[in-house]
Amino acid sequence: MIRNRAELASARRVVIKIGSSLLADAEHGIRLDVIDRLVDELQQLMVDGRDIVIVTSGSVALGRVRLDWLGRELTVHEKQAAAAVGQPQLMSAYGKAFGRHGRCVAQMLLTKDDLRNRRRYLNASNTSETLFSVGVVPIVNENDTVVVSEIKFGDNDSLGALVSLVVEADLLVMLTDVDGLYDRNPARHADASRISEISHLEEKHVKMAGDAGSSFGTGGMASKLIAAQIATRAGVTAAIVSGKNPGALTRLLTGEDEGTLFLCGEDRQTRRKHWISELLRSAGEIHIDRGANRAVLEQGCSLLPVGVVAVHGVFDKGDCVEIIGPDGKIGRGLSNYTAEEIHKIMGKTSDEIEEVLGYMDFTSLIHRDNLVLSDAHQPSAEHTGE
Ligand SMILES: Nc1ncnc2c1ncn2[C@@H]1O[C@H](COP(=O)(O)OP(=O)(O)O)[C@@H](O)[C@H]1O
Ligand SMILES: N[C@@H](CCC(=O)OP(=O)(O)O)C(=O)O
Repeated sequence: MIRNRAELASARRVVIKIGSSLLADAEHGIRLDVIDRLVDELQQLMVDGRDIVIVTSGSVALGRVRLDWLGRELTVHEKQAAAAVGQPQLMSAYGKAFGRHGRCVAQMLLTKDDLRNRRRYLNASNTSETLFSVGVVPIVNENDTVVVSEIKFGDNDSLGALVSLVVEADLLVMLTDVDGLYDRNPARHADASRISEISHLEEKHVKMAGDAGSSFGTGGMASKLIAAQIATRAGVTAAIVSGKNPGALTRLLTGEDEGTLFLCGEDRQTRRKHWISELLRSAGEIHIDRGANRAVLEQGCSLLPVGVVAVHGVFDKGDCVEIIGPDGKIGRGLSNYTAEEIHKIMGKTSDEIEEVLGYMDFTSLIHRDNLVLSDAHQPSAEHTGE
């Protein structure tokens, strides 16, 4: 885990997210000059022994320019069509740029649904490992042509954060058109000043973050802060750095005061818990009594059927459910039993489960390894057992 700027030099696996603001402009379309320059820098980082994954934006922006769909809001289908036009332009540009160094690139198009599915998540992870082992650069984007809002990552900053989990990166760098988070939007306030380091993301930082600066950016600083939070909670250090300043990325990795650095908290979640908290859709609710609430929150225990007072929804074994205590939601986790089974075994002790069901697959309803507490209830390190 990277704890300060000096330790950035030890980052072995880095996810580089490149924003549309850098890759497209209304006049020239794709910025081949920017791609060539960034690729030269990335090539050197790889020669120095690092694995690099690119998460690229720009497909919609480039498609808009190519189709002359500028200056107006696009419909969902127009955005999907624009992405289909822009994506091959991106891959061709990266392919040529890395080709100058004799290096091959690979395209990985993902949707949120892909990463929600544990098997597909692991497939994406194994594919990237295989690509690293042969020196190929995985280039990831959202599969925009097929996604609708409920299966969308939303923006590529969040996709970058999740990819850094999939590939078990040490560092996520978000390259954009500004050299970090400022205390106010620098596009509007000339006297805004850069925040160099954030060890705990707080509400005051969220208030600093405004919208996208260019007509092609989507999430602005707000989505970068959300991504930084996803990454750092899972033990991945994050940074926002300018992709416009030549050499800024390399300087970041040699410990210089570039951009904004987001340091990881001590209470890092396991990657599996991160998958549960960030990606899974909840299929129901399990309501628990005060005793179970205390056992889960204060002693880090698994949730047992004996503490359950109600169950809502229809779900299967292995589905993700919300855990609701007497004072509200305390977390979520993977259920070992179906909703139908829980109706029968709630309030029962472990000894009684087999009597009621005729079998007992698990003593716990949600094992502590599959249980993630909500932010407000994050446990102290000694309770996580990690
Ligand atoms: N507090 C802030 N500090 C820095 N930039 C900010 C801030 N608030 C808003 N922004 C805007 O965020 C923009 C970067 O986000 P965005 O346009 O979405 O970039 P990208 O396409 O690289 O993801 C900057 O150009 C800047 O105008
Ligand atoms: N998948 C989209 C990403 C859009 C997006 O998030 O853009 P940005 O805010 O520039 O990172 C595309 O390629 O256009």
